[in-house]
Amino acid sequence: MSPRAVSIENVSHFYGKRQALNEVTLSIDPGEIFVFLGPNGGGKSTLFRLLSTLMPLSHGEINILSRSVRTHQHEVRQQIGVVFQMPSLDKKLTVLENIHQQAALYGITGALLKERTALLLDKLELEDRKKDIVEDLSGGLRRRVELAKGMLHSPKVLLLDEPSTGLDPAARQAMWRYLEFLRTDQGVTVILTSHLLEEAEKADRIAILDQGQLVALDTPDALKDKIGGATITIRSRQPEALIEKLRDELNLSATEVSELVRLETEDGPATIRMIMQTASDLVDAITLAKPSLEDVFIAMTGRQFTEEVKS
Ligand SMILES: Nc1ncnc2c1ncn2[C@@H]1O[C@H](COP(=O)(O)OP(=O)(O)OP(=O)(O)O)[C@@H](O)[C@H]1O
Repeated sequence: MSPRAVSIENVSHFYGKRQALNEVTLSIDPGEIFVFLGPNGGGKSTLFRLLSTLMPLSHGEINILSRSVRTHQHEVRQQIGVVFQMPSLDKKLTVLENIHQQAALYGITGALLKERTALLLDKLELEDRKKDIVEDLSGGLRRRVELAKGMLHSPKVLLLDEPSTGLDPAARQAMWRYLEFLRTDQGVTVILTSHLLEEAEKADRIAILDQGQLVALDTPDALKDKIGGATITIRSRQPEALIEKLRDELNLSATEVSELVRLETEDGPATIRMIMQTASDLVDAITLAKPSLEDVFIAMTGRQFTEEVKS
């Protein structure tokens, strides 16, 4: 069996008396795109800092490619690429100069530097911008330069903290294309934190962190399947009359949410047939949707994903 890319065992973290992580245990396989998803304050950044060896581990154990972040910090750093939330680029230098600065830190020179730089500029679609000063670049291009820096030493594990923050949809797509290339073509394990539900949908697996606890861990589809059932949403010009009719004639309990009539059901198609046979005069449009990751979060925590947590 190939070793885990990352194993996290019983990891807790305290800032003074405040507990930011509570006994988190999970492992990540080589070549996975893995997302730590959570609302603000969930503990994602704390775990990211521990994984990237930015902060010392005090409780539990973390191994990256079989090396402990506690005892083999230097070796771990050689194996990981890190893209932080805070920009790390020198804005007054060009794209190429920033990359060369990073190369000097890792002792990458000569033909190897040339070869790696050419591949990164090509894959990150930065070739025609390599002589531009970083401060003249858009947020999306800057993030790509950060990625080039993070991947320059060809790490086997790439860690990214909230990489989509501040990017427009096109820039996000470009970044995801590159992450998928790294996973598929280079076998890199890609681990990112995110508070965006739609981004987590793209992951191979998701760990949901809430108030420092690991509350769910699986593929996006498996997480949604565990909730089961489906949601029917109906647009109606007479929502109140429709809700009454569904209750009185079909014994269905529906509610009005944002001017739409919604109900949860175990068997979507059968329920839709019943509704259309009985109340089609009150239905303008009807849709059936599987549970979303938001529904998963609500089921696991009893709260909306966006709800503030008092700390
Ligand atoms: N340097 C710090 N000192 C004290 N408490 C902290 C510190 N950093 C984080 N915390 C607290 O630890 C908990 C987890 O925070 P963390 O930043 O890890 O969460 P997060 O999921 O990354 O949230 P966000 O998306 O808002 O960054 C929160 O209650 C937070 O207030």
